[in-house]
This record gives sequence, structure tokens and C-alpha cells, in this order.
Amino acid sequence: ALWKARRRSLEPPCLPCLPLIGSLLSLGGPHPPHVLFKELQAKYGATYSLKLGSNKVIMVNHHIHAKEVLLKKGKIFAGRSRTVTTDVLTRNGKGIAFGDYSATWKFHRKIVHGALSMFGEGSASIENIVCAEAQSLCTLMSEASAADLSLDLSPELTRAVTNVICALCFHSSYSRGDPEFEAMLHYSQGIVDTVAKDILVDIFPWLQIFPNKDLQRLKHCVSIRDQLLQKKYDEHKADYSDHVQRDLLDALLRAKRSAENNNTAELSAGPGGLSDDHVLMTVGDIFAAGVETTTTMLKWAVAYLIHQPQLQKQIQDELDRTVGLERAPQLKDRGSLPYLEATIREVLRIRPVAPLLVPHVALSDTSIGDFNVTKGTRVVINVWSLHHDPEEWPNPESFEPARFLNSDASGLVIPSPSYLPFGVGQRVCLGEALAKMELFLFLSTILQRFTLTARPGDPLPSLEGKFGVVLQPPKYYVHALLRPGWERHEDKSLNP
Ligand code: HEM
Repeated sequence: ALWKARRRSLEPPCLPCLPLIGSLLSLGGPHPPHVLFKELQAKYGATYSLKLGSNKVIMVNHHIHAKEVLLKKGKIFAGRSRTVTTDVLTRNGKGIAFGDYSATWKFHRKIVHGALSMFGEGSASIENIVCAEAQSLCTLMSEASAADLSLDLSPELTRAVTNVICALCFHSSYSRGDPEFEAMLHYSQGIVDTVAKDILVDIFPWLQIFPNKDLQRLKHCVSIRDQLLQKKYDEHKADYSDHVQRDLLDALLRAKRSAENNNTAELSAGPGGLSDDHVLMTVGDIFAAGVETTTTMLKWAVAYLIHQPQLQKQIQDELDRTVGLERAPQLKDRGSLPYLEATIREVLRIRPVAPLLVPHVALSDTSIGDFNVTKGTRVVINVWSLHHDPEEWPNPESFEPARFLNSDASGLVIPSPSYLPFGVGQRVCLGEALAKMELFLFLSTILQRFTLTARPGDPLPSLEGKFGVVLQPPKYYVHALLRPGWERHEDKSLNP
């Protein structure tokens, strides 16, 4: 009994010397936070804590504890903390990503999940939207290739991915240079930058990287965003019909109306239901969570492909065999392109875009393994540690898509439970299916046509991440070479 009592009162080892950690940790410094927190395991074990005034943070670096937090005790750890910026961004927590766990939040998440799966795998429309964006990106790359120019793909990928999200949320698509679209690109960047900084400061206050002018910038960007969202919302309300669902806004409007007309327990969202603010903030969330992440993963994938011409060749052989040159790749080809799928999985492993997920908060007193956890504690899952655990991933820093292939390379596997690029459980990424679809369609469409190389005379792209908003590859230029056999397809877009 004594032993049990002792066991129960175990506290995770606490980092003793914050000024030291604080000085090691600076965003521009040699150790991005996730790397430093991985290294500290050697001294403190895989689960340890940091205490900062009244805030306590537990850092989880091993998959067993990570799954206890996210799955086994997923509801207990489903909370989020509020910060100054998330309150500004989400009208005091009315979105999903930063909304605290509640009846309204659960209802809200369920509606959005349903609406997204409607557009998800198996359904044609979003696939067509993504394919069209991929084709238009390829046209641009062809023009550059014909003029022997190299491209910074970053803004082009951002534009393409933003257009997909615009189509999904309010069935509008924009051409280059459209003022509304340019405004959107601009404010989105401002929002993602400031919010991500503030989340880091919430967990690691000593970083002190969040000056007042960031808050000013955020407020400005949010007000521009809100005007645009309000305009779209008003338009949707004006021509809403119960019988047509054109996009996510329609789906949310319908859910809101049926909840209002129907007070059954199942549909009830708790006091207040879904307000107009909730609907607007959902769309804001999808933009904030869906653009930068997907774009960044595409940039990492291209950077790694440039490093591995052999891998490009393997994927292209696969494409030539299954898709050929006469049509564009489609989602249904996914099962017959294992090398490409394995490459996507490996990119998500080696450079997880959200290496610390979004911090979770314990909603009541609980435990992780033998360690006590008190209500209100923030829990950070270090996915970087999970994905670079040498026990689970031999040579973790080496980029080897074949890890995800079965022994005769004919099918896919997930070789370790230490793999959570989208999180798991109550707070799992809502856009996982959409993001995977985009990665597959963009990369297959590009590789069908082009071989990607560095700009002549340039070194290969750096594979070191810059930690800021998300884990970003430094800027690089791509020299895209049209593949043999493609000349005759020029000026003609392929239909899926
Ligand atoms: C490759 C691209 C993406 C990656 C790697 C990614 C990863 C993640 C991760 C790690 C989380 C946090 C999980 C947690 O807190 O435990 C998350 C949350 C979220 N993601 Fe994604 N994401 C991606 C794309 C998208 C897209 C395209 C959308 C839009 C539809 C999206 C919408 C969301 C939302 C709404 C949340 C908040 C969920 C919640 O708090 O309940 N994500 N994502």
C-alpha cells in the first residue's frame, strides 16, 4: 500500500534551470524547440515537465505516453488554452482548433467533420478542384521551363492551396491578381505568423518573441478577414436553399438551422447553439489550419525529391505504368502508386509540419503513466521525438520512403506506432483526408510532367527546417525539366 501511495504521487522530472533552457532556446538559435526538447530526454527521461510561474507544461516524447494522452485519455486531455491572440482570432474561442472542449465544441466539430467528409475521398468535386489547380500550376511551370527559368514555387503553391480552400468553403475560385484573393493571401500570412508565435509564447513565455506590434498586425489582419468572411456569409444566407449544398458554408448554415428547428438531444449544441460567430470562425480556422500546413509539406516534398533523382525516376516509372501520358493522375490511382504514397508518408515523418502539435490541456486531475497531472496542465506532444526515435526508425535523419513499403515494394505499411503527423483522437486534424488528397494529386501531376532539379549553379535545397510558424524549408528555386514525350501535350490541359 505504501508503495502504491508513493507511486501515485510521482511527479514528472522537472527541468531545473529555466534560464539555461531559455538561453538555449531562441527561435533563431541553433536549437529549434522540438529538437532541444528531444535532446533533453537523455537527461530527464521521455516525459518531463517545465514549470513557469503558475503554468505547468508536460513534454511527452515517447509514443506510448503520447497515445495515452491522445487516445486512452483523449477526452481528459482534449482542452485548449486561451491566449490573447486566439481570443482575438476566434472571438473568444468560437473556432475549432482553439475552442476549449465543451458540448458546443463537440457539436461544432462533428458538423464540420461531416461537411468535410462529404467533399473528401470518394467524392468527385473536391478532387476536380484540386486537379484543376494542379494543372494550372503545371502550366506555369511549363512556361518557366520553356523560357529556361527557375521558379520559387512557394507563392505558387500557396496560391493553389488557398484556391482549393476557397472552393471548399465558398465555392469561389480566383485567378492570379484578383484583388480579393491578394488581400486574402496577405492577411492569412499575417494571421498564421502571429498566432503561431503566440502559441509558442504561451508554452514557453521566456521566448519573449511576441511584441505589441504583432498584436496590432493580427488585429488588422483579422478585421480584413472578418469583413470578407461576413460578405461571403451574407451572400450565402441570401441565396441559401435546403436542397443544395454548394460548399462548407452551406453545410454549416444547414446544420445551424436544423439545430434551431429541432431541439432533440442529439442535435442540441448546448446553450446558445451555433452562433453566426461560430460559423464564421470555423471558416477562419480552416484557412488558418489548411493553407500553410499543406503548402509547407509540398515544399518539403519537392526539396527532398530534388535531392533524390533516383526516387523521382521510380515514381515516374510507376506513373508511366499506371497512368501513362494521356490522362492526368486521379485519386483512384493512389493504390497503384506505392512509391509516391511512401514518399508522402516519409516527408510527413521526417519533417512534421506541426512538430509540437497544438498544445493540449488537462480538463481534470489525471495521470500520464505513473506521473500525476493536475487539472489545467498544458501537455505538449513532441511528434518530432516520436518521428526521430532511433528505436522505431533506423537512421531517423535519413530520408527513406522504402520504410513504408512492404517487402516486395508492392504495398504500403506503417512500420511503427511512433507516427502521428496529424495527431490522433479527439483533436485529430480535421483536414487529414483533404491534405493527403492534395499532396497526392499535386505531386503526381507535377512528376508526371516534370523532373525537378535545383537551379543550375545552385546547391541542393537545404533540408534543415527553420522553426517559426510551422517547420519551414528555407527558400529555394526549382528548375523543372519537361519530361520526354510531353512536348506534344503542351498548351493542352489533361482531363482526368
Ligand atoms: C499536411 C497538412 C496538414 C498537417 C500535417 C496537419 C496537422 C495537424 C495537426 C498536427 C493538428 C493538431 C492535432 C492536435 O492538436 O493534437 C491539426 C489540427 C487541425 N487541422 Fe490540420 N494538418 C494539415 C492540414 C489541414 C487542412 C488542409 C485542414 C483544413 C481542412 C486542417 C484543419 C485542421 C483543424 C480544424 C485542426 C484543429 C482540430 C481540433 O483542434 O479539434 N488541417 N492538424
